Amino acid sequence: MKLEGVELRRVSMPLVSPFRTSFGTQTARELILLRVVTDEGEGWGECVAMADPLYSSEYNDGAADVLRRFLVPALAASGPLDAHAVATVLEPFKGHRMAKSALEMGVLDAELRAQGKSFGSELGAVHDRVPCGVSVGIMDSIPALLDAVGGYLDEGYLRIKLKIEPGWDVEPVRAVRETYGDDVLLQVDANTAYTLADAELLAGLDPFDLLLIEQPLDEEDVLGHADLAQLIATPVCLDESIVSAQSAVAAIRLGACAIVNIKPGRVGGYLEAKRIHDVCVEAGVPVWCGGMLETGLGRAANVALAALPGFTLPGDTSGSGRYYHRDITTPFVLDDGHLTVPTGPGLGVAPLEDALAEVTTSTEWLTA
Ligand SMILES: O=C(O)CCC(=O)N[C@@H](C(=O)O)c1ccccc1
Repeated sequence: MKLEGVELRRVSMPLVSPFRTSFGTQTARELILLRVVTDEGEGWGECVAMADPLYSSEYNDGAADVLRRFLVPALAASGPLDAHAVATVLEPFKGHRMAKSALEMGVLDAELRAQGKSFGSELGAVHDRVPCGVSVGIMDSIPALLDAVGGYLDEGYLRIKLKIEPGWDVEPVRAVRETYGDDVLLQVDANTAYTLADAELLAGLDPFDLLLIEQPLDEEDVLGHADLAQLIATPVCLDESIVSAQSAVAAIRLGACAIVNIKPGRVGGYLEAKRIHDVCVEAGVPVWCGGMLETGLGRAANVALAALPGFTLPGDTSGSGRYYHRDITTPFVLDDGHLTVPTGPGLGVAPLEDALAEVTTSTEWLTA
């Protein structure tokens, strides 16, 4: 397979409601899509970086620049395309895992479409549908939170994740537990908003039988998470800290996490995500699929990944309608709390031209 070029497309999709986390509030999702064009067909990649470097160090303009000046030229110069070799080709360029992930995803999609093979079968999916959780942002009031959670439970979501930050943690959790009962699968995500000095406060979450507390401390504070895990009963889950299979093995060995949130964009791609799944299964560590407000393209790939055997906890694989009035693909719609794993070649979905045109803010052709 020969690379002919890559279309770099910037899109901006309004969110159905503001999404507030400990690092800011989003009202639209701006992201980069890549259309990888080869002599045997094309594939789609999605870069999960945000407009600003607030979740991690990557951001859209930086990702566009590194793709334009370094990653696509290196791939073009590397000879025949092989999705399983993309990470090695791009290794000399440090970091930029979300940009690399998007490019590898596009090559993998093109390759699998040409082979008539689905993402799920390539990655090792063992389920044909996956249980879905939903991420609930920080709200203006407890009543507003309870309304939102009630709505998601009515939609059939099987797990609720509450964003927390100092000043919005124990009380919201208590209110959800008291209102919706002990059987609701409930977890919290701090996005690095706390420090080890908050251990006693975070232990205040222990009575609420949470599935996990996600990334309470700084991305680089792996030892702090190991210390915290000795001071609280709620299992610690890492997100931002896990950037590769190697870092997953280290964090697990240090006792820094009992559970891992796997986000393909954060770790450099779906192939590395599978490698992280495999080392976690080896270590007996449950994993679940995180989300970055992906369009239906990334959502299709995430649902396929979430169908691997080690993904034993519901992921942030919500329906398209959680974030978007109109997705750029046929929307993912919850069915009995589950999403069906696409079975078509490659991603199994493709952008709807009119929907894509509606949200496109620019396109740029990077010739090979
Ligand atoms: O369902 C989704 O796609 C979003 C799930 C979610 O909460 N993502 C969080 C996170 O920190 O995991 C996030 C949101 C926005 C940007 C980055 C990360």
